[in-house]
Amino acid sequence: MELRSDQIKKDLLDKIKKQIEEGTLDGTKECCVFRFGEDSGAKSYERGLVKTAQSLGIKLRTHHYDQMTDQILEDFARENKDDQVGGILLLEPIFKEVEDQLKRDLDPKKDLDGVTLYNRGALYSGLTPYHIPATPRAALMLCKSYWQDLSGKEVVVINRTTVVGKPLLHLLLKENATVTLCHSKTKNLKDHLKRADIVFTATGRAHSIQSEDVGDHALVIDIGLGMKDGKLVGDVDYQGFKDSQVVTPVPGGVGALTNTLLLESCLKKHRD
Ligand SMILES: Nc1nc2c(c(=O)[nH]1)N[C@@H](CN(C=O)c1ccc(C(=O)N[C@@H](CCC(=O)O)C(=O)O)cc1)CN2
Repeated sequence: MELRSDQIKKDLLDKIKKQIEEGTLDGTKECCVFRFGEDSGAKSYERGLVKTAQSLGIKLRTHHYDQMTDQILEDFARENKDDQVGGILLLEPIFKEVEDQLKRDLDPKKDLDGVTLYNRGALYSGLTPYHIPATPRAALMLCKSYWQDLSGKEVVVINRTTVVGKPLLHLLLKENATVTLCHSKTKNLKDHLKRADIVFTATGRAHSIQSEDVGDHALVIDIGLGMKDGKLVGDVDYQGFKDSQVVTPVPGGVGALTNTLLLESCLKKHRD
């Protein structure tokens, strides 16, 4: 069975519009996106943000750099202190020469993807961050639209990055799930997958997970983005999946919710 995010996204968009009207979200704030190089996942994220921002009437400022330049730090410093900017997204991958400085200098209140030490530290310590990374939040929201109660569920996450795997681990622990975090050096990945109730996968290896790799009643949340035959596809090869197995599509799954949640975060009002 395919678990799409269309209806959840529509409901979320309606909720955001209503909150802008009521003034609980600040619809005048602008969202600023920095993209470095030509990563296909980052480009897809930016395309999704452009479309969703348009439908919400939110202004998006996009900065793109095809190579390292001092202009990056200049643009960043300006946007970081501009009161009109509600938040900044630094799309991964970020040029190594500036990554540390950008993440260190970013105002935690504008840190839409929760990459600053303040926001990460708060999430990992069970405190309240200003922002939590949008991709794991979207993945969890889609998962909970199918399985509300995750308490005691066996969950496997394949990804250990700071924007997906690590924050997802903490969000799942808060839901009382039993979590196994897998990665490229994990031995016997298929044994872990077989016994999981829920799998979150974000390896970027196109169509690398097949029906027979997971249990007959597994829920598979596909966060992966890879290229196959010139097209962007997920980690899961949907062909051959059984009716009893639930899989989220790419596109039309986690990504569509990710960009909407990120824009919602940008309009948040923060107390000083
Ligand atoms: N700072 C970050 N950078 C990047 C992240 C991230 O989570 N934080 N992730 C990847 C890309 N990514 C998620 O893993 C992602 C890709 C696409 C979308 C999206 O909005 N998809 C839409 C639009 C599709 C299209 O038109 O191509 C959809 O699926 O409907 C969101 C997140 C890279 N960098």
